[in-house]
Amino acid sequence: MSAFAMTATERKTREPAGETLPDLTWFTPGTHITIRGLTKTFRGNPVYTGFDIDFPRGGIVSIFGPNGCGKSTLINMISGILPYDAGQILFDGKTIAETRIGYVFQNYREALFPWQRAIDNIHYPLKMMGVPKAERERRIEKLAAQFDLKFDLHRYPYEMSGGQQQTVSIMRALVVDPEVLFLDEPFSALDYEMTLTMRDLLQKVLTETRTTTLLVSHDLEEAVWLSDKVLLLTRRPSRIAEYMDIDLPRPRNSETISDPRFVALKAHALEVFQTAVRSSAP
Ligand SMILES: Nc1ncnc2c1ncn2[C@@H]1O[C@H](COP(=O)(O)OP(=O)(O)OP(=O)(O)O)[C@@H](O)[C@H]1O
Repeated sequence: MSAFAMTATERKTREPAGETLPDLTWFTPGTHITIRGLTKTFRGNPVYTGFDIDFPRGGIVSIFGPNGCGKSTLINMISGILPYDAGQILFDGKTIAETRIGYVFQNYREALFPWQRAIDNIHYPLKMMGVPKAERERRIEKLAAQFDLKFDLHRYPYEMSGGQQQTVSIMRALVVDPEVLFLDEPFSALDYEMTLTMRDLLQKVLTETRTTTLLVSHDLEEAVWLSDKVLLLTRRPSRIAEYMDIDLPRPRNSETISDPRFVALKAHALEVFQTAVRSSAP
């Protein structure tokens, strides 16, 4: 049983009698994001009905599930991009409007401003926040050192490779020092070699910054390799098939993939996924 997932019985013991959902008085220690009673319907088709979950502080959680189950919908509702019909989402008790976030889109080609050099793309959110130039430059220098950049940030996006552009997108999301970072399939448009490099980079930076991270993934190996927890969803209306703890040591590397513990976790996740897909098939 995962530390952050709760059974209905366990939940009942923590809920005050007579209280109606959403009830935010119960949550597991170390929680950053609390979601209760989340409900969303698209044109009469329910995607979430009374969905409850906690996301841990400073952890990387990957969201994995069947096509169209609502992975992007979930992070878009949490990040405030998409309104929801009912429920409550709180970040340390605060609303999204009171929370600093970063968001990395799948399509880096459309995410960066093409008329601005990479460095100006990264300055942009800080400028919007009114951060003075000297402080902006200090933050970007620090981030560039963390990323150990091997390319010139004074180039335009169209002069850069896909991996470099997505690195810039991730830097732009992190430069505001977000409380929560959202990534929607950030590597899916990159080739395999670049994906491996980006995974390494993301692991390094996120374990250093301890930023609470929610990542939508289409790749189970990537989800298990990168995460502290993997949220496996069913077909819609989406429920939690399993909320797995990935307690493999860090830093993870290319050898991790053949580590028997990694292999067993990935096999288990695949089994849960296949069962969830089969059992909820129309
Ligand atoms: N704006 C919208 N209007 C109507 N239906 C929508 C809208 N956005 C999403 N949907 C539907 O809601 C469901 C969940 O979509 P979502 O993109 O969240 O799924 P996903 O799990 O991220 O999908 P994929 O695996 O294809 O990336 C899908 O059936 C989708 O067609």
